[in-house]
Amino acid sequence: MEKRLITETTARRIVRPRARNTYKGSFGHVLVVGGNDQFGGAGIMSAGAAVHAGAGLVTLATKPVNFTALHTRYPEVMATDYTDQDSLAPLIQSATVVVIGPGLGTDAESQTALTFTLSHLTAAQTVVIDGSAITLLSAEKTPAWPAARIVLTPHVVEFQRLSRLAPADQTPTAIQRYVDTLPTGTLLVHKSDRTTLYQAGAADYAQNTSGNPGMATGGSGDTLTGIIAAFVAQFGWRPDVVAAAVYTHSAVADALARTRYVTLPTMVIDQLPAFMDQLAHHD
Ligand SMILES: NC(=O)C1=CN([C@@H]2O[C@H](COP(=O)(O)OP(=O)(O)OC[C@H]3O[C@@H](n4cnc5c(N)ncnc54)[C@H](O)[C@@H]3O)[C@@H](O)[C@H]2O)[C@@H](O)CC1
Ligand SMILES: Nc1ncnc2c1ncn2[C@@H]1O[C@H](COP(=O)(O)OP(=O)(O)O)[C@@H](O)[C@H]1O
Ligand SMILES: [Mg+2]
Repeated sequence: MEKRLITETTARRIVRPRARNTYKGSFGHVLVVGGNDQFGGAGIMSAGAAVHAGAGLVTLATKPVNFTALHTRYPEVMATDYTDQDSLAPLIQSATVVVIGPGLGTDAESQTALTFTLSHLTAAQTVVIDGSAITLLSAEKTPAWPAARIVLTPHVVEFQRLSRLAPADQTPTAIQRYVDTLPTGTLLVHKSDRTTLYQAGAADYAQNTSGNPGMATGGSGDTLTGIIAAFVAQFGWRPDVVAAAVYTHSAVADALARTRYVTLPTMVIDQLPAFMDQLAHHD
């Protein structure tokens, strides 16, 4: 299989200066469904990353126990309860991009929220499926893939659950063979120390060139989902847009790692606006 590289040039082509005659509606609405009683931070980090990466509007559907923490940390984010289906349905309908899974958990309530959300999506929308949502879908004999455009973001062990491929067997050829069984056009971000990006039906794959071990902290992947969602919400559905998001997430961490031993997810979130300004305005 032919390998391409995801580089700063990839990101610079996507993150361009904003037009003057724009408003919040110009940059999409991201809905994050995640954060149960135990993993509230995952939903908060995903939603916070979406705001900092430029989504026009962001809502987090989470357990109410997380509302105060969310609004204290990121007051830009709106909140709803994912167990309240009457409130959730119109938010799914109006979302440009839905993220589902960060900190969602795998209990009955999480399963209900997942099934409800995926079944309400339509073809013009994008869904980023991560974390617990991947684990839940892996337990289904034939996962009910939604009608939307799909981005899957498994780490090595989540990908093992999904594909039944042991980590040592997760070669580019084997990963592509699995991805080709998914709905046409589906993107798969295979997360590791050198993250790779695949598309169902494609002849090549792309490898990220940014990232460092300082990112090995819980929440790094949750943060990536919000960045991918915000990029697709603003810049459109294209493999290169997702590639640019993957690059940006890790490149921000690389910049921080020059002076920091660990590059915490919340540090990466804080630096996103400055890094995107560099991409858009400074050669
Ligand atoms: N602050 C929070 O609220 C956090 C919530 N989280 C959520 O917790 C839920 C469970 O996710 P987890 O990923 O922790 O648990 P999983 O049960 O999905 O992960 C299983 C194992 O995979 C291993 N693994 C991950 N990447 C690997 C790699 N590249 N090579 C080898 N092994 C690897 C992990 O060490 C872990 O032991 C998800 O919904 C996730 O979003 C986590 O993101 C951690 C932070
Ligand atoms: N050693 C490393 N080098 C480069 N990137 C890393 C490293 N460790 C983790 N990452 C990145 O951090 C993220 C971890 O995602 P994930 O395991 O889903 O975390 P979480 O679920 O805790 O948020 C991925 O984007 C991965 O590529
Ligand atoms: Mg994860």
